[in-house]
Amino acid sequence: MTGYAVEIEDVAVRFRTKKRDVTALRDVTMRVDPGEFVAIVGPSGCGKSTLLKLSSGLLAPSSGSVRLHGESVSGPRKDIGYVFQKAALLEWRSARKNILLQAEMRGMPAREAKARVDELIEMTGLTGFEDAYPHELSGGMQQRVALCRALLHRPPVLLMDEPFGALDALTREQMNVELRRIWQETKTTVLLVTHSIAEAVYLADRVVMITARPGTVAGVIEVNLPKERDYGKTMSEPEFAKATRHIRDHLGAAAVAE
Ligand SMILES: Nc1ncnc2c1ncn2[C@@H]1O[C@H](COP(=O)(O)OP(=O)(O)OP(=O)(O)O)[C@@H](O)[C@H]1O
Repeated sequence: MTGYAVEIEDVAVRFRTKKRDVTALRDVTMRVDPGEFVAIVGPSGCGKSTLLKLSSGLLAPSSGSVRLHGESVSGPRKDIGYVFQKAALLEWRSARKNILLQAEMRGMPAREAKARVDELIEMTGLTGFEDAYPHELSGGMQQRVALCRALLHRPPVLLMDEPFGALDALTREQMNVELRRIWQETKTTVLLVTHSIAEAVYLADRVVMITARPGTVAGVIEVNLPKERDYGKTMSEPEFAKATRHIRDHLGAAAVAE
């Protein structure tokens, strides 16, 4: 047993299709402490989503090992939450009922599920929109619903794959602030894949930089910003500028979009 929430050890992932063989990841070792917020940045196609799929057990490594809370990952895990770029809500179900889907799939007792949904709706600022249908919600609100659905079962690990990539810049900033607050409230471990260096540095304790394919860890930086991060103030902190410059220098300016 180890004390890590997520442990990826010397992992390689190769995809073999009829047309080509692709080495998506090689020699990847990464350890995440319980309750830590880790962002993963790197150029398109470097294997960021593949890293999340490995952590969730949706994909097995070609070599190496993946452990969650010290336990070897050998198939899809139920003790994780997953948020994608698209909220993927069911159009015919209200916000509340979309969140409850997670409870239905897990056979959670109705009373417990209802209490948890109420708590999450309040936590994510969706109060007043519980009964709205997806087409009545803004993109940011839809992602809040997706976040509630992912957090319903109190997963110790939350995997987020470009969750705010489709939002406009202002909504994205607002969601960054909300996510940091929610993370502090829930104390869950977060692995966030993002193309935005600013988002990675604002949100994370550590940022893992992945090189172009075959993806491997190019470096890891600790973000030495205070736990309480006012968005505007953080952006003008010398440490913020230093961290973003470091990542940009490491990955090459063209590699990651701001
Ligand atoms: N199921 C699959 N079959 C074949 N190749 C795959 C498969 N999944 C991913 N790949 C390949 O593995 C590489 C890494 O893909 P992945 O989606 O992890 O990259 P990414 O860094 O998340 O990309 P992006 O930032 O563009 O979303 C890519 O070259 C991709 O084409």
